[in-house]
Amino acid sequence: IFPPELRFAFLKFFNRIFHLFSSYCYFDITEIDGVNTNELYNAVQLYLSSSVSIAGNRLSLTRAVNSSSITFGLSNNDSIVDTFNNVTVLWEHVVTQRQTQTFAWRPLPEEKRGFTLRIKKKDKTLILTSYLDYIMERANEIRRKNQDRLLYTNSRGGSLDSRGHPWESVPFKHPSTFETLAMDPIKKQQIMDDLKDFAEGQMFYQKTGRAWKRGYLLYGPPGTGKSSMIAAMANHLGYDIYDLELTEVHSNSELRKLLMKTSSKSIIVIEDIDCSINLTNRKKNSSSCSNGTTQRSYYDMETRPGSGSGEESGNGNTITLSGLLNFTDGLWSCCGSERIFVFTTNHIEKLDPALLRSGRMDMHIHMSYCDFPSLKILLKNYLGYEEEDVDDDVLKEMERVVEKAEMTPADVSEALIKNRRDKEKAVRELLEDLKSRGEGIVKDGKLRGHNGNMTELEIVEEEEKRAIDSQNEEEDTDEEEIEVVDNICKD
Ligand SMILES: Nc1ncnc2c1ncn2[C@@H]1O[C@H](COP(=O)(O)OP(=O)(O)OP(=O)(O)O)[C@@H](O)[C@H]1O
Ligand SMILES: [Mg+2]
Repeated sequence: IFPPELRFAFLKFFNRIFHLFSSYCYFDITEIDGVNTNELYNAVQLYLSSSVSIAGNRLSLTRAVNSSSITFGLSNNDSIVDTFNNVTVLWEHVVTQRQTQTFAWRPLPEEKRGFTLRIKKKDKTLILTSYLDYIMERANEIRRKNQDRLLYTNSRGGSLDSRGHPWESVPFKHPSTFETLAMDPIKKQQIMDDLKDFAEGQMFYQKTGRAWKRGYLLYGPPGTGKSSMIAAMANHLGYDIYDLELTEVHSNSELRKLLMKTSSKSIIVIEDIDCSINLTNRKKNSSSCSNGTTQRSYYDMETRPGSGSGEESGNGNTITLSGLLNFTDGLWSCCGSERIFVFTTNHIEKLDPALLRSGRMDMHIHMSYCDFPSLKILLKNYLGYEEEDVDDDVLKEMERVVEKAEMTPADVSEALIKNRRDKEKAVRELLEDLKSRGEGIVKDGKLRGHNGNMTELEIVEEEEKRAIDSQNEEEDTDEEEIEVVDNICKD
């Protein structure tokens, strides 16, 4: 009977009167704010999902694309009570039909969803901001726990996606964990403790005035588990991985942009650092050491072959060592927090001493050939064998030959996978393999430990020491720190 205008005005007036006398205030959090997705809506949904699962009668269940678990949610137009700092609030999930759109650049969903938060007026100033911050934090935590890690790559070569992001991501499902990683248990525990101290060390880093980040350099021959270690780290901490392909980065400023677009709680990985950035093509200050390796100076910045003068050219289309160093520990590296940098290399002796100096890569981890403790872990992983399941003599024989054989964990895994249906055969063949390789290497004269010369392992250690020594001559480094690095390497 009433014209719509009048009805609308009446409703508005009624609403105002109602709000005037009401002791509550209301906040609407809609799913889509203009054209952008409202992050707060997703956060509230996740946050409520943790408390709703126990409380609600009627729930909606969802499983997101990247997720490995199911989340509960409030059903349409349902509500739930929550308490925060002894203040009670009410959340309502409001779903209404959207009017049909005639034309839109981006079609909106048919339903209009939102949460309404009801707080007593007197409590509003007390909790609103801290409550919303708390929700965001909790939601991130839940997301990390529920969702599989993401693996980001910059393989697009500098181009941005529709949201201006230089990184592409895929769900990261690498099953490697510290448990499955075959390496010396003491060394493994050291690394796990170090990671734990890092992840829980916010106060420490703040107190000491250090940026909350840590660098690891993994070095060793191919197939010794460097990539597996990175995956284990990510799975252990629940961090995402940014796999930085340096060859796709064209300039230092692009590198900086990539860094700025990484999130906190992430591991930034540069694999095979000696291959992706040419650290050998030095012009200035390069001199040959007595052992034939080349000493390089920190100030000698040329990194790409054919980049001309050896300095970053004016248009900035080269990426230099200084750019890379800035990336890891310059001012820009602190534009987020809780970041781990991991570099891997097969040839630590090829790396620039500037990259190796202590404080830059906090921990140098040598991933070496399979030793006896690692072998036992692999037997357990692949055959389900505990120590007592293997014949004592066989075990002793394995212990005797395993280090001489210089088989990588990848080789051993391969040998075990091949015969995993017949476990005894697998062990037998592995032992034979180890023996023949051990003997073969001794015959080739590669392993000369017995006649007083160096073993392969010692050579690598020696090479690293030399690299650090040579850089010591250039920079006055803190000796105490070097010692720590050396101790870790010696393990
Ligand atoms: N320490 C290890 N523990 C368990 N498995 C291992 C280990 N090392 C290697 N492997 C097995 O070998 C395969 C190759 O290992 P991985 O890719 O981690 O080696 P890598 O050191 O990164 O080699 P590259 O230097 O060639 O990149 C893995 O899929 C894993 O199954
Ligand atoms: Mg690898």
